[in-house]
Amino acid sequence: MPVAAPPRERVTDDPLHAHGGGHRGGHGAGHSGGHGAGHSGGHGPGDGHPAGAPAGEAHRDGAPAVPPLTATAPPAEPEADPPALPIEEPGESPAEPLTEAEVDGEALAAEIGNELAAQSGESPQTGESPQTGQSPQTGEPQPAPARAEPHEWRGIILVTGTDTEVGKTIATAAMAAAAQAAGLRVAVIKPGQTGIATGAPTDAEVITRLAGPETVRTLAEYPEPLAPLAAAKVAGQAALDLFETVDAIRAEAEKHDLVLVEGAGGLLVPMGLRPSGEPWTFADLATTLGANVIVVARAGLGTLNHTALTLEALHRRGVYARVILGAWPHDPELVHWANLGELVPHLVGALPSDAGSMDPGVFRRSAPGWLTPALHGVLDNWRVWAEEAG
Ligand SMILES: Nc1ncnc2c1ncn2[C@@H]1O[C@H](COP(=O)(O)OP(=O)(O)OP(=O)(O)O)[C@@H](O)[C@H]1O
Ligand SMILES: C[C@H](N)[C@H](N)CCCCCC(=O)O
Ligand SMILES: [Mg+2]
Repeated sequence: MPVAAPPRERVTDDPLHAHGGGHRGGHGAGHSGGHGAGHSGGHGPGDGHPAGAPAGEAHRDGAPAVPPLTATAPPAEPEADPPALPIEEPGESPAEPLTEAEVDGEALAAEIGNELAAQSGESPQTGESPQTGQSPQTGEPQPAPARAEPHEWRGIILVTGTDTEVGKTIATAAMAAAAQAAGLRVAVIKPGQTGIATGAPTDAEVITRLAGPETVRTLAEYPEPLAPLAAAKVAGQAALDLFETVDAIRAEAEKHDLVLVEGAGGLLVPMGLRPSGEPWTFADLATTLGANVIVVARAGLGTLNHTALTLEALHRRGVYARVILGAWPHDPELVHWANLGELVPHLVGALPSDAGSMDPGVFRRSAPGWLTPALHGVLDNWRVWAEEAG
């Protein structure tokens, strides 16, 4: 089964991929002209975050590059060479139909391993490579660990999902736990928590229980289980302000090695209002901060479309993104293996479906095994992972 290449990076200055890197200064020049003295001049190079967000990401006062819920609009500054779709590169041969031999999880898992090996410049499982080792059991050549991301992600990471209830909170807790175990100082921020009136534990409470990061902050809470802007309106409460949110996140980034920011629902959910009165979305937060994004996705049927849509929306905005599977089933079916094969070039993690109900001690010890080294975990071979998970 062909596995598409990861999306080409439009962003050449990608400091979140580098150890100790700063953040692109998307809150700099584009912002300083229009939001009053409180912000002008306060978010340029002098704040320790080098300016230089790509032009297409620059914030425009009161005019979001892509208005919420009208995501079919082209990017504000169309590229001469539009990016390829994230899941399927143009010109790639269409997926070959599964052969009989492939219609079982084991065969697919092995094929995933070979695809990964090929992508990382290694020979497939049956080939020769100076990088391959030998299996102690069989003596057969084995692919060396495949790392999708060469560097650890630090600084500000935004966590969105392909939908609500996909496992963003559990995945955020896992990222926090793995990073803490690696010695990083971690903060988690939930800008808009809705549904307080339901009495369900808040995302901050879940993350505190499971991962216990140094800092957990919720910026605004609303009673109704709605999108944050809608919840603010029905409650007659103040809507989240984009730039107050940006400032709160950056303040924590000054004090922590890693700041995980969990959205509400998916990428284009209206989060709050700009000073101009226009709504802003989590995508706008990503471009304003110049932050990398983790997309938490489901493992089952329907996820390929939802994940591709979300990755495409991020790609068009120049935002670098990777994917975590929020809940990998204990008894995966063919569809799960097939989806894994398609998504694995984008993946930096996958959580077992019982992760959220684990004892916190078990959760914290296990979390590094669910995440690749990019996210301070130890998952460095998807083939081995697939074999163990299956
Ligand atoms: N890996 C997992 N293990 C156990 N439970 C999970 C897992 N992933 C998700 N769940 C459960 O599914 C539900 C939704 O998960 P979660 O709260 O993480 O979703 P979310 O994407 O953060 O949603 P929201 O948009 O409301 O923030 C929760 O009840 C959670 O316990
Ligand atoms: C209440 C829920 N669990 C989330 N916190 C909010 C999800 C908003 C989704 C809005 C939408 O996409 O229709
Ligand atoms: Mg959540």
